[in-house]
Amino acid sequence: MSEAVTHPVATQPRLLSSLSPLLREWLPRQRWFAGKGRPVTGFSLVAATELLPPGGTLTLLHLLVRAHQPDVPAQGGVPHPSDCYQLLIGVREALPPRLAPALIGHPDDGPLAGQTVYQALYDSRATSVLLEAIRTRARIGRLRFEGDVRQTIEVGLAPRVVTSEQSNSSVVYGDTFILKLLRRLVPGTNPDLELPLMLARENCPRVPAPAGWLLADLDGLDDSYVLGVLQPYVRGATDGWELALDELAKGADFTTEARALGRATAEVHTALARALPTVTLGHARMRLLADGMTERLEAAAQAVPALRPYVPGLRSSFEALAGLAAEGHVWTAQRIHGDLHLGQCLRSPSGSWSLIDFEGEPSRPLAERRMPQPAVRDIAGMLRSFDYASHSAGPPAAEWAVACRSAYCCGYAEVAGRDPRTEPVLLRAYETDKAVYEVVYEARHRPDWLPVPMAAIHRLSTGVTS
Ligand SMILES: Nc1ncnc2c1ncn2[C@@H]1O[C@H](COP(=O)(O)OP(=O)(O)O)[C@@H](O)[C@H]1O
Ligand SMILES: O=P(O)(O)O[C@H]1O[C@H](CO)[C@@H](O[C@H]2O[C@H](CO)[C@@H](O)[C@H](O)[C@H]2O)[C@H](O)[C@H]1O
Repeated sequence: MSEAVTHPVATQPRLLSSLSPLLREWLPRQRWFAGKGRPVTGFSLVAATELLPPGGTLTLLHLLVRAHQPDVPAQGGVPHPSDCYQLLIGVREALPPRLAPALIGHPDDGPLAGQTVYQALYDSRATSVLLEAIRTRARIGRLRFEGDVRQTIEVGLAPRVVTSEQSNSSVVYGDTFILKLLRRLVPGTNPDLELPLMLARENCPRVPAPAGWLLADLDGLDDSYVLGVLQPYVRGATDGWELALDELAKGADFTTEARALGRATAEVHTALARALPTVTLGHARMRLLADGMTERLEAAAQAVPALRPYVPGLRSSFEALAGLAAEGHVWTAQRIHGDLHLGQCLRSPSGSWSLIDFEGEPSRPLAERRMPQPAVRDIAGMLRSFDYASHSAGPPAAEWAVACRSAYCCGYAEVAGRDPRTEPVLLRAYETDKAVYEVVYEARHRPDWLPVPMAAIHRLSTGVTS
């Protein structure tokens, strides 16, 4: 392993005062900013690392910045008095025209006064530094770059930033690797690295095996921050969402793919159940899960008034689950994907499916996301996704969704040996919980989409499961 390198900016005390006015404007506009709708009252610097030696035309700053906001819960969510974000900031005298869209601004004072500050993810010179650091297992200040010795990373792969909407930010290197930089950080083991590493150990071919990762070890914290994960890039892949919409638009059948997706999900679940502990959920634990669902429902109804008339009907799903538990029914819980939907499934040109993005629902606490849960939670996520697709390509194609949902469950049963529909109470509760989450998600991020989960809310509140 290389010696740690620390450049002087790590101790530059006025760096943040130079950047704060720009960040105050720029940060809330980013898709990945979690505290939308509340003003940013200030910033504090958690860590600053200069990734290139001083004196060149490019200053490359890796920053962990805490954004402070009033301590009120976001719609239906938990309070976030401050969140820590990962930023990759470039500083140059002037921006070359190709980098103009990446401009953040020009600081008026402080150590960066008069310079040009921009999003360095758009700058191939800057993003090459990250790949090279992983390739050489570098340590730069508090940043630790690591990798899987069995995967070779070629020198000089050309980077390009992914510009589609994401919860985090990604860079593709030579169509060979993709690096995801996590934006909102919490210290501790991140399932987006943990689970793909475990699945690679189990030789599960459904998930690209991490080739490298980067971590920050900060003073006073027992846990590192996981900052990013490098994976093999699935070349020419189409995600399940795009594929489903294309097929729907053509009036084509999607059940063969849905069945393959069911099989892929079951392969991943089976490997995770082998790799990590499973637990039995008896009365007390299931009661807690059902109570959690009810609490989320109530919080969601506070935040989204359209949900209120449906609360009694929806609550009955969770009560039915707790009722079964009280009668002595038990379930198995295991580590799962946690936010599975069609957009998290990639189909390679040869037709094989991969699952990506094991971060879980980013708004939930890390400890909760890492808890064993009934595998049906992922299944419910996919079932919701077929429903979403059927509403998004024009008039709702109800029969299309019903056929896909059925094919997906059949595919799952072929590999796992159990059909999720044999547990209708559990499935309905998890589908309801997911639809409630989606109502809050859409109200917050894409209000035009609210009718999609609301249609499911209507159906589920009357006890119709398909
Ligand atoms: N291994 C991969 N191969 C090809 N494309 C990928 C791969 N991983 C991610 N992607 C692409 O990058 C996008 C964002 O990845 P994802 O892990 O879902 O990030 P986020 O957490 O930001 O949503 C995906 O929708 C997919 O298009
Ligand atoms: O950003 P992530 O992919 O981690 O997930 C969040 O955003 C998703 C939307 O991009 C959201 O998914 C919902 O919309 C999808 C269609 O765009 C649909 O396929 C999913 O079934 C539906 O839940 C997801 O819930 C959210 O966590």
